Amino acid sequence: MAELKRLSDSRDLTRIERIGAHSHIRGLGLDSSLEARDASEGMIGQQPARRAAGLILQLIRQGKIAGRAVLLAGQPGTGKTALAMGIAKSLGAETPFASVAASELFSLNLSKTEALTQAFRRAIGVRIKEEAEIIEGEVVEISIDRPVSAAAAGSFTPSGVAAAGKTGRLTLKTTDMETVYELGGKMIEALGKEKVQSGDVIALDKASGKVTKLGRSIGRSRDYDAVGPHTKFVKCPEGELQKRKEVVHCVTLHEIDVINSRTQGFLALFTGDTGEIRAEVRDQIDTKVAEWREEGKAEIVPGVLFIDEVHMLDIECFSFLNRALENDMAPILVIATNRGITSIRGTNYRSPHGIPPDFLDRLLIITTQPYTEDDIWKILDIRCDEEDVEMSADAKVLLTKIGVETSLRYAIHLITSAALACQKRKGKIVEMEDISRVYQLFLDVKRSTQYLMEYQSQYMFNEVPGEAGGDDAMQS
Ligand SMILES: Nc1ncnc2c1ncn2[C@@H]1O[C@H](COP(=O)(O)OP(=O)(O)OP(=O)(O)O)[C@@H](O)[C@H]1O
Repeated sequence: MAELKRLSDSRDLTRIERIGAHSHIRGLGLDSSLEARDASEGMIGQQPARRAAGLILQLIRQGKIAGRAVLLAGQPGTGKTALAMGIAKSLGAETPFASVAASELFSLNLSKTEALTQAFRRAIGVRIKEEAEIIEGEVVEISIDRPVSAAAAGSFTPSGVAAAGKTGRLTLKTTDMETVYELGGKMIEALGKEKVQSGDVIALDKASGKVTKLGRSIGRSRDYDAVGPHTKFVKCPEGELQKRKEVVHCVTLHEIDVINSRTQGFLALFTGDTGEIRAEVRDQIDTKVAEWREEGKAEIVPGVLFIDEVHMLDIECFSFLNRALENDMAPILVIATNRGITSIRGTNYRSPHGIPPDFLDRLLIITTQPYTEDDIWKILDIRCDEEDVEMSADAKVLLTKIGVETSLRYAIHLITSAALACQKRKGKIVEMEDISRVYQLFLDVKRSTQYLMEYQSQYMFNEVPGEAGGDDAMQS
């Protein structure tokens, strides 16, 4: 039951993510010569930074900069996280991408170096290759016999009969051939578990008997039987039914750690509650993976670890990062900050971005620039589409002006609230009046600060000398 619950939780999360802050970003929006298109894959403007990120992406794909680090530096709301997202989306499913906010490392009930180690290992992939004998084809028919008497069962495998007393036949085809396979009880059970039916394209692993549903055959896509929104359509396989195939499993080192950590068990992968993993477990795993690499059974895929708000890391974390990047399996580290010259956490020293100079020296630095009015208009336009909000041209111009005067983030937030205001007055299209209304209802940072300056004597802990309001309030 617990597992089932988790599954439905994760489905809800994907739905929430659909309209998350960066859900409109689908890549870096570059052309084949790595030039940044004006508006593409949800990315607007910020060309020099996108070009630089594209170059990094190229190096990541060629496996050339394992163990390097990139710093995205720029004012708040200039698209640093959006750029990191763009890199992640362009990497493809096989390259692991792990993301943490530096402040999270201090709020977990793990030591910060353990949390960092786990983050690093989540960003290191292992491709494990295996040769397997498989049967792959489109299901033409499955027929299950009624339980048979022992005498009639003579022609079937005795173990199959013994397993569940059931026998049957499975007809599979490719574009070139069709074969009928005799089924024993275990196979029938495995097919039933996967809910295999005619029209499905399946793969059967001959050694383990594992059944994998690859999708519905395109040829059957017009069948009347209902298909869910997640149904994947695939071609009917070609050639021989029986093939030798290289099967590749991609996992991260962290997943291998958790599965092998006896105290936690693999379910911790779903809950995220992995606790500390012992150093011996990791050493054993590293040795095993090194063996597999020597034997050509596995490859390491250095992924990307993104650490946002990197100024929140302290001096110990930076020294850990310095060392971790020396490891030959190290991922590419992308860090981001919006701080200028500030003190390094845990010391009295000040440094650019709050990053120690020796660590800063090993970074490739990409800076992001503030957006022009035109860029802000385009980003707001994309966000309206993303949030399914229809907005009049005038209202968009007004919202853009607000974005220029306040911040891009504030303007993005107003989209949803203006849509609600519009709904409330039973309108279909968000107009200027809706924008004005929510602008009055919700303060931006500038107005909120101004308000505080005027009324600070009435707040707790105010810092106006000679005012006793704060203390009084505390005592009462
Ligand atoms: N170039 C861009 N194209 C499209 N959307 C963008 C772009 N830049 C920023 N955005 C969007 O604007 C919002 C704010 O940007 P983002 O969170 O990336 O800023 P940031 O630089 O990481 O800010 P902070 O320093 O406060 O963390 C996000 O919703 C982001 O997706």
